[in-house]
Amino acid sequence: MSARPALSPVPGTVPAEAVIDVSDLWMRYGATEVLTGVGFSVRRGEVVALLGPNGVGKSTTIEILEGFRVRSAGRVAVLGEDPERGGRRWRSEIGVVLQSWADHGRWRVRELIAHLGAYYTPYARQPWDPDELLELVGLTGQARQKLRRLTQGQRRRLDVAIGLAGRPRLLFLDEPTVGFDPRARHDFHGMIRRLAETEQTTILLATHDLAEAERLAHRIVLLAGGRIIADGSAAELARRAGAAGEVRWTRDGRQFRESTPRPARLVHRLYAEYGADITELEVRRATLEQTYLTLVADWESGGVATADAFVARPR
Ligand SMILES: Nc1ncnc2c1ncn2[C@@H]1O[C@H](COP(=O)(O)OP(=O)(O)OP(=O)(O)O)[C@@H](O)[C@H]1O
Repeated sequence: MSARPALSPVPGTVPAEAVIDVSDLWMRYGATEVLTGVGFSVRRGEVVALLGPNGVGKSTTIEILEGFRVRSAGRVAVLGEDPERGGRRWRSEIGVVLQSWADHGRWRVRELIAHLGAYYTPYARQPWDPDELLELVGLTGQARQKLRRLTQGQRRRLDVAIGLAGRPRLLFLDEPTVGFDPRARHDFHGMIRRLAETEQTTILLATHDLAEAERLAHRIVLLAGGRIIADGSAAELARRAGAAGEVRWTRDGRQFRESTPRPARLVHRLYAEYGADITELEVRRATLEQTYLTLVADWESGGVATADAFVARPR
């Protein structure tokens, strides 16, 4: 079977001003090839979710973009620079949320934010006022609290505040809401949206939480078998993957439901057949979870190995 091309970005959504631009990225750990020709880009103000099965190389990709890891081959530009050569000014424009500061329990919230913010003062375009930053992440009420007294959700918001301390143009989030309760997750998502909308912060988010990706991301980039196999909005990928939506209806007091990749066609048929006998009708688009499972299964059945024949070997 021949390799299929990756589902590419929706026309018109391709970055005009690419904050991240990656092409033909390769990464090997010893004899293990993890990334074998990854390419994608991210535009200013976009929130992009990087998805893929465990161990596929999401963190590796993000760490290469952050300049924490040296790639084996390929071209990478982040804010116009190669991360391997990015200097202190370049670093000051990037926010990283990886580890938790939870172990530094004796610091007080505002004190820590003000302290870390000072590191960026020589570089930051317009440093955050600590109180303004705490308000943005919803920690105003905890400003004078010691870190060890924060809840898990509050600690993670503090991690984000720390990532934002230098008012970065680009923020990397690696699995930001693991272990959050629904309320903390909801609040966190609101904060990320505000950042993208009001600050035009570009955000690259690696997550396994598909509902989170669907809620937050303008675009989904799906990594499998060392390559990007899909890149587009959740709705666009669902349509192109032919992932099933669901139609529910009630007729003669009985409830029905049917999964179909073409809900409009089913609705048309139902009305043609039963007309006014249909009393309730609901159409649900395929969830990102269904789309993801369809794409990954489809890719696996297509044979990942064949894709390599279409990718230039690394230098
Ligand atoms: N320093 C390292 N040395 C050797 N192998 C590594 C190293 N770091 C990561 N790997 C391997 O590279 C592969 C990709 O790991 P990575 O952490 O990037 O994946 P991931 O998609 O983020 O995984 P997860 O979803 O489980 O967090 C894995 O097989 C991992 O074991």
